[in-house]
Amino acid sequence: MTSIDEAALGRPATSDAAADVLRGHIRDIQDWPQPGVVFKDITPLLATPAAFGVVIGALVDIARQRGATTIAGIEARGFLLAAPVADRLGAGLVPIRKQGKLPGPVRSATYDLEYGTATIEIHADAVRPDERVLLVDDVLATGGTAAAAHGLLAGVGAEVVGLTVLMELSFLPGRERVAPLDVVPLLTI
Ligand SMILES: O=P(O)(O)OC[C@H]1O[C@H](OP(=O)(O)OP(=O)(O)O)[C@H](O)[C@@H]1O
Ligand SMILES: Nc1ncnc2[nH]cnc12
Repeated sequence: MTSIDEAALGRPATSDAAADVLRGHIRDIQDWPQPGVVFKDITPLLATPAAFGVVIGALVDIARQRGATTIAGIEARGFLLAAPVADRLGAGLVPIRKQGKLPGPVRSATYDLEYGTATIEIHADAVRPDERVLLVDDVLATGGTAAAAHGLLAGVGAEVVGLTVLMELSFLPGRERVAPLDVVPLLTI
């Protein structure tokens, strides 16, 4: 059921259904890919069409609420979410890829994440200034990935209207790291 506070914040009713769905379709893998990490595996969600549809619908609601005209997804798991959201919304999709995959002129950012270091890239001409871009990913953990992606989008002139994720790991400082970006998780752990 939607709480009064969530309604006041303008969160969609579907996000509660999505949170329930996520609780039932995310698998914890202990100590992967390294000791001490509890990996949040979304493959059970992807394998269950009805559940996946509820979650994509909730992300589309969030995109509509924020007036997003463009969806940006972060390779690789972010692509699995960003593409169906963009399709349902009728919005363009901007891929933010791991280093060395985009063919045109790129901007790059290197960052630390919960279990390593990575470099991501965006095409320098990926967005026009009038586009309102919603960043989509599966997990917000330390925030390194999202902060780097936000920086890349801002650097190519995008107006970034928020970050939506399936799961925010609230015991890690992701939200602080991406501030002042508006973070909308479907589920907070
Ligand atoms: O908040 P952070 O600590 O930065 O972690 C979150 C990121 O980690 C995962 O990506 P990963 O780099 O493992 O890549 P994948 O999507 O290719 O599995 C996840 O999909 C997020 O993008
Ligand atoms: N604990 C975790 N589970 C899944 N993806 C992640 N990305 C960063 N931390 C993660």
